[in-house]
Amino acid sequence: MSDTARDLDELCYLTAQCMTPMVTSEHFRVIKKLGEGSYGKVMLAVHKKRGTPMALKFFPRCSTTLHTFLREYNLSLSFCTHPSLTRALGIFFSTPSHYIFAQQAALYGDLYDAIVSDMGVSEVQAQSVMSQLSGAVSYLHSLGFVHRDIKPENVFLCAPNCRWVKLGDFGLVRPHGTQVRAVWYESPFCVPEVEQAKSKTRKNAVNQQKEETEDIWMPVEPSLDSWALGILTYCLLTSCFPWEESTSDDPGYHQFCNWFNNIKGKEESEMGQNKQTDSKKRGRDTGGDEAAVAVPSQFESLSTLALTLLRRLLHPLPCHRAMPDEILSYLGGPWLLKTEKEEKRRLQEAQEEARKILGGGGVEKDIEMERKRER
Ligand SMILES: Nc1ncnc2c1ncn2[C@@H]1O[C@H](COP(=O)(O)OP(=O)(O)OP(=O)(O)O)[C@@H](O)[C@H]1O
Repeated sequence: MSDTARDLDELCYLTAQCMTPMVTSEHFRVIKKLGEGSYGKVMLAVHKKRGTPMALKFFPRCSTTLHTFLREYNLSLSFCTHPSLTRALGIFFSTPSHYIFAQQAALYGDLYDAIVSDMGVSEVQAQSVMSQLSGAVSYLHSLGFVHRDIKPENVFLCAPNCRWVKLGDFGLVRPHGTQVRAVWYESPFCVPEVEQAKSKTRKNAVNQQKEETEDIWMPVEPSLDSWALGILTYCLLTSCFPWEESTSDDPGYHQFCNWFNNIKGKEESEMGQNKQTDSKKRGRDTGGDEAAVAVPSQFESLSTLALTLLRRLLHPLPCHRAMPDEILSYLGGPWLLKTEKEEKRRLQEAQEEARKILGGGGVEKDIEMERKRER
C-alpha cells in the first residue's frame, strides 16, 4: 500500500471519531438542487452565518457505509488540492437519514449539459477542458490514486465557456494497484479489458442473483483514466459517443480496432524499412498514417493530430495507453478537419495581405524602387 493510501485510511479512522449529528437547516440555507447521481443528491446551499455558497453532497445512510462516505470526503479534502479537482470544505456531518459533506460549488452546470446544449463545445473549449483535466488527472496519479469514473457528468463548470472546469465525484477512486472485481457496463467509457466479465455481469443482471462462477479480479491502473479521457475528447469534439460499448461485437468499436490494427501493421512494415518509429512523433511531425489508412466514418471529422491522440489514449492494450500528461503535446494545433481547412484559408489570406503590402512585386520590387530613387 502506498504512503498516500495509508494516510487516507488513517484520516478515515480519525474523522470517524468526530462525526457529529446536525440539522442541515440550522446552519445552511438550501437554495436548489445542483444534480443527482446514483449515490445521492447535491444541493447548492449558503452557510447562514458566513454567507458562503457551497455544494452539499447527501449520501443516504441506508445505502452508504460510513467508510465509503469518509473515504470520498477525506480524499476530496486532503488530496484534491489541484485547481481542477473539486475540493471538500472541511464540513461533514450526519442527519438521521444522510451523511453529508460540503464541497466547492460549481455554478455553471456540468460538462454533459455543455456537450448536449445547442451550441455544443467549441474546439478551443475542448482543448482547454482536456488541458485542465490532463493536469488534474496527472496530479491524482502522482499521488497514487486512479479516478476510475471520468465522464462528462463528473466534470463541473466553474466559469462560463468551460474556461475553468473541475473533476469531481471521487466515489470510485482507488489507490493504483488495488485489486477490484471486474464489472462490465454498457458504455464506451467501460474499458475493453473488462469485456471478459461481460457475460457474467449480464447473466447476473438477468437472474438477479450472483452466478456461481469465480469473480474476475483486475488491478486498478492509471490506464483506466487514459481511456476515459480519450472517450471524453471524442465526446467534446463531436457531441456523440464513438460507439455504444467497447466490445468486439460492437460494430463501431470493431471498425475502430480494424483501423487501429491497419495503421499498426503499416507502421511495423515501415519499421522494417528502418523508418522513424515513434508513433507520437510521427503523428505530430509527418501527419502519420492515421489519415492514410481509411478512417472509420465516426472519426472522419477529426484532424490527424486528434486521431493520433485518440490512438494513443484509446490503445486497446492498457499497458500501451498514453498517460494523461501526453495530451499537453497535442494542444494548439487543429483537432477538427474543418478547422484545418480554415487554418489554410487564413494562411492564404495572410499571404495575400502580405503581397498587397509589398506592392504586388514583393521584395524585388522594393529593391528596384530604391535603386531608382538612388539614381
Ligand atoms: N461540487 C459540485 N458543484 C456543482 N454541481 C455538482 C457538484 N458536485 C456534484 N454536482 C452535480 O451533481 C451531479 C451528481 O454528483 P456526483 O457525480 O458527485 O454524484 P454521484 O451520486 O456520486 O454520481 P455517480 O452516479 O456519477 O456516481 C453531478 O453530475 C453534477 O451535476
